[in-house]
Amino acid sequence: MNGTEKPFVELRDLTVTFTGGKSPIKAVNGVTLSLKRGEVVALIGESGSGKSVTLRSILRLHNPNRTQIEGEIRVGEHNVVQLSNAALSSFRGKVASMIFQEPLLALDPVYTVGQQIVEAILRHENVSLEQAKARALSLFERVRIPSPERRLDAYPHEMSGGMRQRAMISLALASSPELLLADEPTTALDATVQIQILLLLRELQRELGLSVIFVTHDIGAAVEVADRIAVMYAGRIVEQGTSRDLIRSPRHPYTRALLKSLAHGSVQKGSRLETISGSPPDLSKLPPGCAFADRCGLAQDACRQTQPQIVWFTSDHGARCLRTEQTLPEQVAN
Ligand SMILES: Nc1ncnc2c1ncn2[C@@H]1O[C@H](COP(=O)(O)OP(=O)(O)OP(=O)(O)O)[C@@H](O)[C@H]1O
Repeated sequence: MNGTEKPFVELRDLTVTFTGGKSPIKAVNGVTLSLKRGEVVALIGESGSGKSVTLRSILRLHNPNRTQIEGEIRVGEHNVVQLSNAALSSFRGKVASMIFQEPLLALDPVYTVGQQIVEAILRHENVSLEQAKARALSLFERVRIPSPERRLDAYPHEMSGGMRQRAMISLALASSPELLLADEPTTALDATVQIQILLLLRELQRELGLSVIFVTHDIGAAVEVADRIAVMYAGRIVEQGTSRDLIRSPRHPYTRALLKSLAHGSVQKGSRLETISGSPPDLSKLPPGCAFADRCGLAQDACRQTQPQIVWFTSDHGARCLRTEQTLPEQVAN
């Protein structure tokens, strides 16, 4: 991360282990990531790489009886891992809130969207019912829901997918959070609606000065919306950097494989990650060395024995790989 400004969000050596099954699953394994206030970071990587688990852990959404969280999560002054339940419920919504791929999971089917937004405002702010209703209306206007007054009285199932997503964004913004977490916010939508929602998110982020971490399979969207990209593999961030550095000079063999697997090698909106030959390791039996070694054309014995430390190429572009001398930008094949 550039500069000396104190990070607004800091994940330090974050490890999330699910302990409810036969053997513990290390879904997130030593993630370190910082965001400045107002910065947008995209998490990308194949399915199962730990993107959603990382995001959810920032709101401590995992079942505490079956999940062990180690390391640090700091958002502003809040030490999230240590928050009491009471402090956590005010942290959620007031400091950080989340939008999901499927708004129907976040919205309650038995209340109108307006009631839910008003309720969220009243939970966090000391305002009258009338003031909360006025605020709900202005949120609907802000996310450009047509006929906002009428739509506040609609139930979630009465709205189209795109409108529902806008309503969920209003709900997430109801208590003016500083950090927005978005888990594949456009995946379930039609292509044209996806673009509208992405543009809306970017606009809201700029207007409100929000910090945003979003998970996506759409590299085009990541490049369009994010200042920085972090690539996850088997629960680790294997490469991070500005969107431009990541796309122009990927240094981790996994990032290079991901980008190569894109249709026609071009990065456009809608470019999705395709599969790379081989499969990721079993998260309950992680190898001692680099988890990508078995799928990597550059791997040597040392890669299988040692967990690579991060190598920084610039102040904010780094990769966890022992073989980065082999991936200098001029050697990246297109
Ligand atoms: N509650 C849970 N209990 C046990 N394992 C879990 C739980 N939640 C997630 N996992 C496992 O953790 C791993 C990482 O999951 P995660 O959802 O973070 O992946 P992801 O990178 O977001 O993938 P996708 O892109 O498919 O959403 C997966 O192997 C998943 O099966």
